[in-house]
Amino acid sequence: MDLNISKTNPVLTDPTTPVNKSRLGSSFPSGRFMMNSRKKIPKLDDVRSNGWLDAMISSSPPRKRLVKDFNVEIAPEDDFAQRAWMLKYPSAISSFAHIAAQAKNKKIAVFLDYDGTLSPIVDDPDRAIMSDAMRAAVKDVAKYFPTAIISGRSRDKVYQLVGLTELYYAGSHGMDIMTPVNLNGSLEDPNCIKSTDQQDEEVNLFQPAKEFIPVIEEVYNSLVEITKCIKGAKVENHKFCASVHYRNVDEKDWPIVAQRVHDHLKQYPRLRLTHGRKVLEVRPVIGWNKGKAVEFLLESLGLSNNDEFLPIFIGDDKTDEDAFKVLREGNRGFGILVSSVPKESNAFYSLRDPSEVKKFLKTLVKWKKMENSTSSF
Ligand SMILES: O=P(O)(O)OC[C@H]1O[C@H](O[C@H]2O[C@H](CO)[C@@H](O)[C@H](O)[C@H]2O)[C@H](O)[C@@H](O)[C@@H]1O
Repeated sequence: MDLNISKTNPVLTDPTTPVNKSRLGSSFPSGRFMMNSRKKIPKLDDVRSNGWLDAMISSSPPRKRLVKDFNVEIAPEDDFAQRAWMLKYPSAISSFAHIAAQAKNKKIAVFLDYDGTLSPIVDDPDRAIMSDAMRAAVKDVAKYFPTAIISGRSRDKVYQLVGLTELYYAGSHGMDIMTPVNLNGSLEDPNCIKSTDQQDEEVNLFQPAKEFIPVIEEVYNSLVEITKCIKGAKVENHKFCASVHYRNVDEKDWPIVAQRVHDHLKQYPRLRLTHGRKVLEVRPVIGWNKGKAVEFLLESLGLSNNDEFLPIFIGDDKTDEDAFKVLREGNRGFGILVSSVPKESNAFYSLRDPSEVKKFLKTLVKWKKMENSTSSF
């Protein structure tokens, strides 16, 4: 079966991706994502010289000092930089009055990342458990605002971790979005299929990278193979993308992880690599990301009118920047970056960690309840 890459299909091009750009716009048979012709494989380069290792190192925030009494972490070398950063990205909790003013006469829609936002970052990705208190806070938010989780994990996995039926879920960095069937015309899109959810209800699935499922499976298996002798390395299959974790790999072996993954991926010109928090993410080269997923959800949930709705996206990672950017550039809402150390971002506000995310979500609900009670007089 040919995978036709047409100019009219917005998801089959990715102008932001420098890798293999020359091959975009061509058709290729599915199952032949691997390039065999040697002359087409780009010249091998070394991860040390192309900035890869720098990116891996910078994905680990600098060592932090724990201010015990307050249970907060401060980068020791740069408290001044921290304060300057907080002026640029003020706390969403301290700035709540400003946020409430922006939301006046509008309906807020809440978009949440999972790892590092709803659950703290831990060494073992299988143990990134959300607390019951956080679950209760998210459940409450969903009572008052349309709420969606957009995660890098597979949709099934993130649903299993969150376990709330009242939310919308998007997995694989937004490449797998589940919405109710009764929403405006999304089935007209060739990437949409009908399915059923965990409660056996009919749903729509929007899967713009579905042709990549076999190649992701293949790459996942080979990545497991080529990293199995590197102590601490872990590979996850998210169906439309895959992750190679190096959090538990000795730092001296990071170049080995980077070089092996990098070299292996050269055989797959339709796949690209991005960096997350001590993780390399293998993703299809398509013009789709968490920002596009936010736009898709706003459109399909009927929330796209800027005068009526104010979307808020809370996330901690580089992939969340795509969503922050869409909101900032569209002047339609804002991002909140979860970080305890200074980072440049397209978000407008910041929260230090998941416990502050929980506090912010509770504040949002409290404010909404107050608003409802005053407007009923
Ligand atoms: O978009 P997200 O929901 O934030 O998912 C991004 C990645 O999150 C997970 O990895 C990160 O969290 C792990 C658990 O705390 C941590 O061990 C790892 O170092 C982090 O990178 C998840 O395992 C990845 O597959 C996601 O892509």
